Amino acid sequence: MANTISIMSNALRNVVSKKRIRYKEKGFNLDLSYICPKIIAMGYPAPDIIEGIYRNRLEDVYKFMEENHGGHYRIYNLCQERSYDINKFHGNVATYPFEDHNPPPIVLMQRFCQDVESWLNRDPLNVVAVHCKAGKGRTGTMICAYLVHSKFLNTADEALAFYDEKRTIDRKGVTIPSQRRYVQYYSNLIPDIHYEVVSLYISEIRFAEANYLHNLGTVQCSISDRQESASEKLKAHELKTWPIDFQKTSILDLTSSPLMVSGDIKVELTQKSSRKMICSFWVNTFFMQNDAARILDGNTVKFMHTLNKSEIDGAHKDKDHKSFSEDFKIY
Ligand SMILES: O=P(O)(O)O[C@@H]1[C@@H](OP(=O)(O)O)[C@H](OP(=O)(O)O)[C@H](O)[C@H](OP(=O)(O)O)[C@H]1OP(=O)(O)O
Repeated sequence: MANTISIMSNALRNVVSKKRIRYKEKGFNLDLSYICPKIIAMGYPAPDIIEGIYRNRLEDVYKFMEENHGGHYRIYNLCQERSYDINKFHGNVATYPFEDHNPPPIVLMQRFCQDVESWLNRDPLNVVAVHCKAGKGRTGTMICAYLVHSKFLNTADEALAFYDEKRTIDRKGVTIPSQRRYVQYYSNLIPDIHYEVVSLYISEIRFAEANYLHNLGTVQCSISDRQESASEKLKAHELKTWPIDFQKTSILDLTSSPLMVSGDIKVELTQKSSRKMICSFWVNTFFMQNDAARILDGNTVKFMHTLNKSEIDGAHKDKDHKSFSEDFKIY
């Protein structure tokens, strides 16, 4: 009977872990992959009995870590939405929480990379095991940042491709465009560039080739930055929302009252009636300055930042062009 339950549970775990590469050696069957000998990516070590039926059971992860890296491992929990008793891993658990399906703040990436570096430099036997919920998107974003931070790989593209291959059988590791963009951002800091919070004014957002949006009629466009709440949770903090009637215009014109933004910025389109998310993207003002085309307008320098459909969260999934035309762009 116990054997049957265990077989069923493993079957369920295989389904839930989708295309993620599982560790199936030495009697283990875990949603866990070695990205390189010192860096492990894994699914959430669930302390809860029910969740443990379809994800990694915390006690199995503990057994794996003790048997293979006893006294030499440090766990990194990136989940904002859940946690467990860190004493289950002798207290050697660091938390760098951020929201599911979103990129981390740049400063969190820096702190994470410095922490991993310091732990790995302490002893040649030391390893790190990084997880979020599925141990794919957020975990990959942070691991890729470390791969370029440590100069294990030279570029963000190399790191992302390397992670895709080591963590998944379909090479779809970090898929969310904003998460990939933030790995790129982080790699731009590697030649010892000092990151600082830069303030810019948004004076206009243009939505190009917006046939799909045109059919939706009035859509809400919001711009948010990031704030830590009292509970220390990171939250996209809405600065302002405007209705845009795409049957009349595809331009959000703020020239008469530009919006000042700083640091990590999220732009999101939602359907007015259902509040359903249409698409969104995160950018960081420090890097926008470098990526944007510069236009001199009198004595003011204006930046024009363009994003293609493949660089916009949500729109990137629409590969068969059902919703967004190929040229969907946000300027
Ligand atoms: O890409 P998918 O469809 O596997 O999405 C993953 C989610 O699967 P779901 O869509 O709920 O079936 C997955 O959710 P579940 O584990 O299936 O509950 C996570 O949200 C995962 O993000 P992360 O690795 O925890 O940062 C999600 O990964 P990212 O899309 O954030 O890379």
